[in-house]
Amino acid sequence: MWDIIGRHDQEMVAGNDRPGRITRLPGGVALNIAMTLARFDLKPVLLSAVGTDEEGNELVRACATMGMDTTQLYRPKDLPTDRYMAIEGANGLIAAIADAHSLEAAGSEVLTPLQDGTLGSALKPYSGVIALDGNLTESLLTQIASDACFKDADLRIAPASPGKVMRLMPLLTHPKATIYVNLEEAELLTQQKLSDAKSGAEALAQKGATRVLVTDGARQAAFAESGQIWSATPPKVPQMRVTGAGDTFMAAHIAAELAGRSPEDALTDGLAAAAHYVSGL
Ligand SMILES: Nc1ncnc2c1ncn2[C@@H]1O[C@H](COP(=O)(O)OP(=O)(O)O)[C@@H](O)[C@H]1O
Ligand SMILES: O=c1[nH]cc([C@@H]2O[C@H](COP(=O)(O)O)[C@@H](O)[C@H]2O)c(=O)[nH]1
Repeated sequence: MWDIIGRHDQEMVAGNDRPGRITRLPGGVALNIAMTLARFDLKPVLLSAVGTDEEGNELVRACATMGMDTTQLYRPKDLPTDRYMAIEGANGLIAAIADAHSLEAAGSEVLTPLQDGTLGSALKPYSGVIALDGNLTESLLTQIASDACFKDADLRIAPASPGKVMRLMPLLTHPKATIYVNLEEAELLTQQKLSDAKSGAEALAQKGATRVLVTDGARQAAFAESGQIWSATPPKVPQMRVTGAGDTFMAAHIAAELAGRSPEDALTDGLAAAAHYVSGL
């Protein structure tokens, strides 16, 4: 999807009408992750629905230019390319709307390359990393949880937004899943008030999550796996942009783990990359 972001450099509240900059850039959680992975010299294969409209063609060209494999995208003829629109002030995100209706309408079509033998199949399941986001419908995520085509994959899962976090429930206890959430999303998933990321990671592990990472903006983040817990605080930076920080963290953490970094080093690498992103440098 395209992200359309309006930014004003002072504090804002709902109802304000202010001068600022409006930019359009490739977005959506899965694509944000893919863009960061590409910056780490990986070549992600994109699986999604992109319209055949001009906006869709431009998006596909932009992704190919960034070094991503766009050949497996599902291009429905009758659906528009999805969009996300956000307003940011100096005090962070004011409000946003995600219109992912085309992806929702495409349903399981986007997964075909993992089922028809192109990337994998039930007999020869794909065994690499798959980054999934909560823009997929709950029924599709439920299908993935029990689909033989996904049983060997290293599943990395993010909610897309607090409003979509409950869609992850079918995959929460999947033995091959790593869940990436912020503190607010951890509270929604565990249905409890959490004081910090560490208690969030512990609470999610208690609920049966195999591997879980909880971030909390500028505050300490935590990683829980097999009864162990690691925590670290991101470097202090000026907050110049917020949209996409969690996705940058997730991608940098995946890249660090793929490079064989230890749990504490991968956590620190992810936090540093996300803080750098937030600083706008
Ligand atoms: N103000 C900040 N200062 C430094 N790092 C930040 C700041 N905000 C976010 N980050 C970095 O981005 C990561 C994810 O941010 P967070 O706000 O928890 O996620 P999300 O974008 O999903 O809401 C943090 O763990 C941290 O590394
Ligand atoms: O329902 C959704 N909300 C938000 C996003 C994406 O998440 C990013 C913003 O998230 P955050 O504010 O957590 O950084 C944007 O790139 C936007 O496209 C998405 O894919 N789906």
